[in-house]
Amino acid sequence: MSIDVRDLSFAYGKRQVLRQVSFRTRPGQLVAVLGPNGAGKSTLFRCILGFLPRYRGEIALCGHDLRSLDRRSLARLAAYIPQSSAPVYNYTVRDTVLMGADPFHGPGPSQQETADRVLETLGIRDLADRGINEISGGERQLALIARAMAQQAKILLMDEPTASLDYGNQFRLLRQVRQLADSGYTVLLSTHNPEHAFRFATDVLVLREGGVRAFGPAAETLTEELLREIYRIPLTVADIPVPGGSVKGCVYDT
Ligand SMILES: Nc1ncnc2c1ncn2[C@@H]1O[C@H](COP(=O)(O)OP(=O)(O)OP(=O)(O)O)[C@@H](O)[C@H]1O
Repeated sequence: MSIDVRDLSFAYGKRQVLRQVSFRTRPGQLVAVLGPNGAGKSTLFRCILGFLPRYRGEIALCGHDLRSLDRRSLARLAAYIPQSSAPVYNYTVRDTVLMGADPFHGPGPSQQETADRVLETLGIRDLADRGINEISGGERQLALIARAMAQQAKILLMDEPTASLDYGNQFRLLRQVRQLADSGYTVLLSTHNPEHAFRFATDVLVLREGGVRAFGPAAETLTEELLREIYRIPLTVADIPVPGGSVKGCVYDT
C-alpha cells in the first residue's frame, strides 16, 4: 500500500512543473499535500495516477513500477477521488459505486455485495437509490469515496475533496477519511487549509515551486515560519484546547 516517488520531474512542454520530488508513504498514513496555487499538487497526483506518463524519475505503487502497470492493475492499486462536481449522467449512487467495483465488466452479485458493504461503512446506504445529481455535495463526495473503496484500491488520491463542502461536512468527510487511513489505507489529500492538516493528517507534504519544501509529521512540520513562507501572510500557529487535549491551529494576523 505504499507510494514511493523518487526524483520525479515533469514538464508540460517547456514548462517545468515538478522538480526532483521524492517521498515515500506507508499504509495508514494520511498525507496532506499543501502548497500555494500552482505549486504542482494536481500534477503530482496526475503523475501518480498514470495520466502523465512522460515523467522523469521513478514512481512505484505497492512496490510495482508505475510504468509496468496496465490500467486495470493500476485501478486495483490506486483510486482517484475528484473534487465534488455534478456528473453529466444522473446514475444512482449504487450504480456509481458499482462502476468502481468492476469498471471493466458488468457487475455480478459479489460486486453488488461490495457496493452495499462500502455504502454501509460510510453511512450512506440509504442514499443508494438516489440519483448522484440529487444529493448534496458532501453526500456526493462520500459516494465517490465509496466508489474508490469498491475499486478495492488501498491508495486513495483526493484532490481538494473538501473544496465545495460546508464547514460541518468538511470535518465529517475528513473524519471518515482518517478512519480509512487508520484501517490501513494510504491517503494523499490536497488541501489549502492547514487546519485540516493539523487535525486529520498523520503527515504533510509541502510543495513549493514544484519541489518538496518539507515532508514529515503534521504538527512538527507545519511551523509558523513555514506557513508564513508558503502563503506569504503573517499568521500565528497556536495550541487550541479541545476536549481531552489540544490541537494546533493557525489564524491570520491582522
Ligand atoms: N495542462 C497544462 N498545461 C500546461 N501547464 C499546466 C497544465 N496544467 C497545469 N499547468 C501548470 O502547472 C503548474 C502546476 O499546476 P497544478 O495544477 O499542478 O498546481 P496545483 O498546486 O494543483 O495548483 P492549485 O492549488 O491552484 O490547484 C501551474 O503553473 C499550472 O499553470
